[in-house]
Amino acid sequence: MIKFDHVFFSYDREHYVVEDLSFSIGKGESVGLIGANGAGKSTIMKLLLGLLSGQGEILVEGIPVEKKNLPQIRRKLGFVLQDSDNQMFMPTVYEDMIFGPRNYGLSKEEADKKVDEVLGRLGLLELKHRYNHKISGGEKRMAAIATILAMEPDAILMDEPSTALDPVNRRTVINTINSLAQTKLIASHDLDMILDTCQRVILLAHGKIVADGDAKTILQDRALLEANRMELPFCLQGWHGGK
Ligand SMILES: Nc1ncnc2c1ncn2[C@@H]1O[C@H](COP(=O)(O)OP(=O)(O)OP(=O)(O)O)[C@@H](O)[C@H]1O
Repeated sequence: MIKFDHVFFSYDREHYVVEDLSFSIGKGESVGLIGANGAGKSTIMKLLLGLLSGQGEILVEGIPVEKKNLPQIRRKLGFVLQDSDNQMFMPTVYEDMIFGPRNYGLSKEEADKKVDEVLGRLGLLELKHRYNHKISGGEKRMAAIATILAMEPDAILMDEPSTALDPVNRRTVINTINSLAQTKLIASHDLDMILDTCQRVILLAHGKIVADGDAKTILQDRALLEANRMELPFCLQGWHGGK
């Protein structure tokens, strides 16, 4: 579904933020992208969406991520941004949610049905006609996730989906992620959420892969995590806080 083949990227043309990166993600896989601040997680998401371009090849379902293919690529990939303010740009949640499905050819009735189905599934029907500038940060994040789900992409990229969510909404997001059949790539520092949602983890440092494999194995490796400015997930720490 997703392939990076010897990808290099630099913002300043002096040092690489992504360096000789190669990995593949199969259809239906759920992969956690973890690493310290600045490791390159968001940059990888942006390269995949064609918002940035570097050297090497990136493919989505065999289609190269390059300018002429971007409409096709972006139809396949739903991206939940780190900052929901940049994602919700219409006056109301409903208008944001209906925009994608209508744009992709659904009738108003079909799109309305899709919006109600997704909001109902997430327990968010109350937000439907609220103004985006009058809902809380966490509510906006939930609405942003709902907006992406309404578009039914083939793969979902999420950059810190659990940030700013209260425990109930965080659990709803985890359950929703787990209920989705789509391919998922989730960048996060919330290792408990990654453990709950991903079978595979890619650990990055300075734009390179340090570990790639079974999520439970990597997320239990305290020495590996600590060497990369992370801690064991809370659920594995015990009451001593992992000491
Ligand atoms: N627009 C930019 N211009 C220059 N450098 C940038 C830009 N955006 C990011 N960087 C740098 O690229 C590196 C990777 O950043 P990136 O945002 O991909 O990391 P990240 O792993 O997503 O970090 P975080 O966990 O803090 O969100 C960092 O060193 C960062 O300072």
